[in-house]
Amino acid sequence: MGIPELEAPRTAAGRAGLAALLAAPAEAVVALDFDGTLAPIVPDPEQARAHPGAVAALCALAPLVGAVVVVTGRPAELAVRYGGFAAAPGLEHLTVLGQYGAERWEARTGALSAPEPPPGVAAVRALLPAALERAGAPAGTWLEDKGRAFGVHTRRTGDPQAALERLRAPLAELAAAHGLVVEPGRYVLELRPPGVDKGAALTAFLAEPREAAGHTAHIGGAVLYAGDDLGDLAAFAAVEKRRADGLPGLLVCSAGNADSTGGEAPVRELADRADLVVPGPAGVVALLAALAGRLSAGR
Ligand SMILES: O=P(O)(O)OC[C@H]1O[C@H](O[C@H]2O[C@H](CO)[C@@H](O)[C@H](O)[C@H]2O)[C@H](O)[C@@H](O)[C@@H]1O
Repeated sequence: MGIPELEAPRTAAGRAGLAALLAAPAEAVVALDFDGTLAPIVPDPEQARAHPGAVAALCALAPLVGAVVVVTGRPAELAVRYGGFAAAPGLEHLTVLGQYGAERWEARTGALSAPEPPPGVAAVRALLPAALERAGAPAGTWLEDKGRAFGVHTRRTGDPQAALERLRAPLAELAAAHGLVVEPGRYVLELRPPGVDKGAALTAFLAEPREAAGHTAHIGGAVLYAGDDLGDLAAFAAVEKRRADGLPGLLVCSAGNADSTGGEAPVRELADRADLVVPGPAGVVALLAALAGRLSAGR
């Protein structure tokens, strides 16, 4: 079988990022969001699973690059489970940064670090059901308790966008009263502690010393980041900042789903800022596989 085609990024910065990744893969980091990027969007968040080709593509690529990291709004343990990332040959050095960087799982040790949530989380947990009722949350609204944050999902209501708008202000008020913030996502309002985002998580990860070719080094090579949602904008900004500092990067937008809920418009700002827009998780998997093919052919 031939090497899958690698689509050229539409921007000069993206082309430079891709070229740097291919030229010095051992210095590169591949960072990926989970839902909507590695896992197709589905109506029930508990049924989300990695695209059938995702683990194989990651297993092929991970040994060829400096590091692979999943940066997700999910609890890290859930992303590992839904992703099928544990004990996958090739993913022995995978890191999963969960809850926007508050949690961390390392494949190498199987260790999970998940610090205690701030006290406001318990207060919001107690008050959220009544607040949703008072706000007139429509049938189908689903509350996801992530331990240190909450997702209020409207995808399964009759009019998901209208439900989101109806709940936005009352939830912001409740969150603020207990030291949390509300961040919107794809038909979800997340109530979570402030001060964590995917940009800070990615930047901190990239600053960590890691073993490269027998010596300890910081990542000075290319960073590929792929995401699909508003929460990924902070990671895009982190890569853009590195680029402004002269370090190469490639921004990928996973746009839409090819399956069940299909046809959802991409998050405009993410698509506009991306160097490469690919058709959902299937497109991300094809990109990862193409990168792995190119890199292993060049060895
Ligand atoms: O950072 P991510 O890995 O993209 O996680 C963001 C949130 O994703 C999940 O919700 C989204 O995916 C669901 C399953 O496809 C979908 O039903 C929902 O509409 C989306 O918003 C997850 O439930 C959240 O906890 C994550 O923070």
